[in-house]
Amino acid sequence: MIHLKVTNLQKRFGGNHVLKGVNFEINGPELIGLIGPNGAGKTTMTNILDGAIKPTSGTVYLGEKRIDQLQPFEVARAGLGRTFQVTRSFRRMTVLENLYVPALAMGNTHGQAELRDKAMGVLEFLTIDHLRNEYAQALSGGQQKLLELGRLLMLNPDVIILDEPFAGVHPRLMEVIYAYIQRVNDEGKAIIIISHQMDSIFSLSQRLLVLNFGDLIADGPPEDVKNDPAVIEAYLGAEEGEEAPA
Ligand SMILES: Nc1ncnc2c1ncn2[C@@H]1O[C@H](COP(=O)(O)OP(=O)(O)OP(=O)(O)O)[C@@H](O)[C@H]1O
Repeated sequence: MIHLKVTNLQKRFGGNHVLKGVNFEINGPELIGLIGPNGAGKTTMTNILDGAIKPTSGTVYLGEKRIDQLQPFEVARAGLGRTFQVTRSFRRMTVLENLYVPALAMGNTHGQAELRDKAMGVLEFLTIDHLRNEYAQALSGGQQKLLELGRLLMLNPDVIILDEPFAGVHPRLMEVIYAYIQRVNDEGKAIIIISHQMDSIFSLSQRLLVLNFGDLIADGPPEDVKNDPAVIEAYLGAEEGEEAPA
């Protein structure tokens, strides 16, 4: 049973108090949207959860294991994986090689043929199997996003954080990403989706977390959160151009 527990998470960058004591738990294969105006602290929290930066105080447990002091590869091994707002890939490796890297780095215990079969299955699901021998740098932005999602599937983490998975993605690829989210959720994984695209977030999420200036101001079903006065105020007070919950 998946259990992620975030307790009193705080982060300061000098005088900037970016996370002010965030608490939440994930129990089981929940599909969660994490929203909040620009600068609310969403990426900072994700960077702490995946081990890229350390919190000023507070703890994160994945099951029985404390993960907030671990390095990213150790967090990945513990079962939490993420994608990035700006896609990262090994640009001078082929698409197929890009999928092998995380599995090999994590100490792949399967044979080469099995690894290839798994990678090909992932690429077919993501509709980019015809690109398997292309260098990653030749892919479009949307295809690179799919490749990054594919690397996560190879690792099969229990908790997945997707940072802006829909940004700048062609509508056809959007459908693939929706199917991906549904698939990993059906397989019993928990997913946190960070997005400014409210339509997608509201249609996909079973639960919404709202961060505002480092405070978690709402945590509940989307319908309740949408009508929460604190959330409405946070978005009304946000910068012009910021999309508010519809
Ligand atoms: N490495 C850093 N050093 C100093 N300040 C930082 C650093 N990283 C983030 N911040 C500050 O932390 C605050 C929260 O930023 P963060 O990127 O976590 O917000 P966000 O909710 O992800 O925003 P967006 O929706 O625009 O991506 C901002 O004020 C930002 O300037």
